[in-house]
Amino acid sequence: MAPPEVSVDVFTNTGGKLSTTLNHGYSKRAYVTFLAGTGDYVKGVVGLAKGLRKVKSAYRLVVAILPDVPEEHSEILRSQGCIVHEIEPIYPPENHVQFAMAYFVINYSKLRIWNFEEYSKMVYLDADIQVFENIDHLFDMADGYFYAVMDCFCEKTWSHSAQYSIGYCQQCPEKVTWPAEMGSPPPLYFNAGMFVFEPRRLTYESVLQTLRITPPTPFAEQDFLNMFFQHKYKPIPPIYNLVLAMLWRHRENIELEKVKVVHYCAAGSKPWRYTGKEVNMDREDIKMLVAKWWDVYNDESLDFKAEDPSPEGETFLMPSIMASMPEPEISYIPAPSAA
Ligand SMILES: O=c1ccn([C@@H]2O[C@H](COP(=O)(O)OP(=O)(O)O[C@H]3O[C@H](CO)[C@H](O)[C@H](O)[C@H]3O)[C@@H](O)[C@H]2O)c(=O)[nH]1
Ligand SMILES: O[C@H]1[C@H](O)[C@@H](O)[C@H](O)[C@@H](O)[C@H]1O
Ligand SMILES: [Mn+2]
Repeated sequence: MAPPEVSVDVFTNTGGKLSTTLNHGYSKRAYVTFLAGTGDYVKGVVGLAKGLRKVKSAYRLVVAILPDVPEEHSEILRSQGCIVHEIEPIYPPENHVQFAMAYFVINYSKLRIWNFEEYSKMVYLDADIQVFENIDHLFDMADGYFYAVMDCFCEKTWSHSAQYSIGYCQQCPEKVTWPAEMGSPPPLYFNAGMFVFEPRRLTYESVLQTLRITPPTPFAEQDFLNMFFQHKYKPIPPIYNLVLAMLWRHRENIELEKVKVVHYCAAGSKPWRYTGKEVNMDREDIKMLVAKWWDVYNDESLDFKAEDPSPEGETFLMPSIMASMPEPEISYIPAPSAA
């Protein structure tokens, strides 16, 4: 399961990819997000693209879109300087699991990003994430690991779990200790809204093959990635993915003024749908973070302009050379629609 090391000879049959690597003298990097459906998550992606521009990130934002994203939305994203890359959906094996949120089933499709092997390293960010400070240095971390921020188990979305039922959270493991009769405590578990990874064909194939024999579980691809990368996982500090519930569950673990990346994942916190009515949503810190998201989203000076100095590698990222490796022949039993 180790992400295999791929040397430059992998590229030798594809002129475009080889020149990409050689021309830059170092391997290619990009941010990547995921967009599905006709709904309003496109606003999240626009906000994210503008946020990355505001912090002067040197790297582009690739958007992996499912075929159900309307062309107008893709157009908006391109006009915001994103590289739009259509992917095919991935369906998990059939199973009657109840997902923590019904729509989580679509997130298995996110696993296609391991096939974006024209990039040697990528930082994945959910569309409901905003970047308030430059995090380009994350690309410089040692290869061969999967980096992400540890999750919290205290919210109702976790009510299906043993952790939740005994009140155990890895954020404060000494508060309610893991009972000895339940065996060893569960391995560290990351939130999959933000992670640093290396796209590789062999990893991608292994991911798909493993998924074929892995029944779906409540947190969908997040649970799957936690299992698949269990031994490669390296936790990074919560400033790289502030899961909002941390503010009322583990305030002592958070230095809010140092937070660089905010993940609007708590129920009712998506800024573009925010009403302030849901539980915890009337907190001052939440109001402030939602307002900060809107400041970026509404800032016209952050709209992409063709004359903007292009982040690294732009000329090598034309769709014609974005062609990824052909999909391995694996057929899945489509899951029942969870929507
Ligand atoms: O209609 C939708 C729903 C989701 N998404 C995409 O899927 C991502 C994940 O959905 P949410 O952000 O709403 O989910 P959460 O952050 O609450 O969920 C968490 O658990 C999920 C389990 O599937 C994923 O792992 C996700 O990355 C992780 O942060 C979105 O950001 C967005 O990029 C869409 O494009 N359209
Ligand atoms: O990824 C999920 C999701 O983001 C939920 O909103 C949050 O409550 C969870 O802790 C998490 O695991
Ligand atoms: Mn999210």
